[in-house]
Amino acid sequence: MNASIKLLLIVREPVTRAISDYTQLRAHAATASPVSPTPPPKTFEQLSLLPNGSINEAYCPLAISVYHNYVHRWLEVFPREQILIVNGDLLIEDPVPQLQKIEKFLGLEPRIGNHNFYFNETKGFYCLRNETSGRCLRETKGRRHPRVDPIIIAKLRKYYGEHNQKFYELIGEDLGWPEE
Ligand SMILES: Nc1ncnc2c1ncn2[C@@H]1O[C@H](COP(=O)(O)OS(=O)(=O)O)[C@@H](OP(=O)(O)O)[C@H]1O
Repeated sequence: MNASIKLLLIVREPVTRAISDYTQLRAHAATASPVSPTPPPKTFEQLSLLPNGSINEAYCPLAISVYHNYVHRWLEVFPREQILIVNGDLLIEDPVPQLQKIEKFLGLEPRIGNHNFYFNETKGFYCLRNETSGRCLRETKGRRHPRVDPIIIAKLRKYYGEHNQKFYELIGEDLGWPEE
């Protein structure tokens, strides 16, 4: 594969990513539904568990968080050095260091600094700052997540534990995601 190709893989803690995905699908369903009033949406908990209480591995938001399933195939094509793994949770909390890593990986002149961002209290996220104004990402980015039963969160984290280890082995890096 062309050695000049560089890939960025942004990953979040798998359970948070699944809830984010669920929140996005639910928002899309609410606007697309031809039925009015829309029937009450199924909860994340209902969709994540099968009637026998086991994890619904076929539920897309859960399946997509099993990162090693995808990464092992990409690594058959691209050498590890051509892929930068970006910690999406750190990107949200403190974007500048993550963006500086990306600049370096892409071989760009270092230009990004703290002066480019400010924390927007209303949005609850960092937003871009330029000489005259600021610009946040659209309202479809940074939606409020529903409260999820902590028992289900713990169950899912346990489920992802083994998958995360496989992912860490593939990328040669431990992202330290909680396993309970
Ligand atoms: N600065 C800033 N402002 C707003 N949102 C931010 C920011 N940085 C990262 N994020 C996170 O980006 C998440 C949405 O990105 P996605 O890649 O999932 O979007 S998409 O699926 O391609 O539409 C989105 O996920 P949710 O919080 O679940 O909405 C955000 O947490």
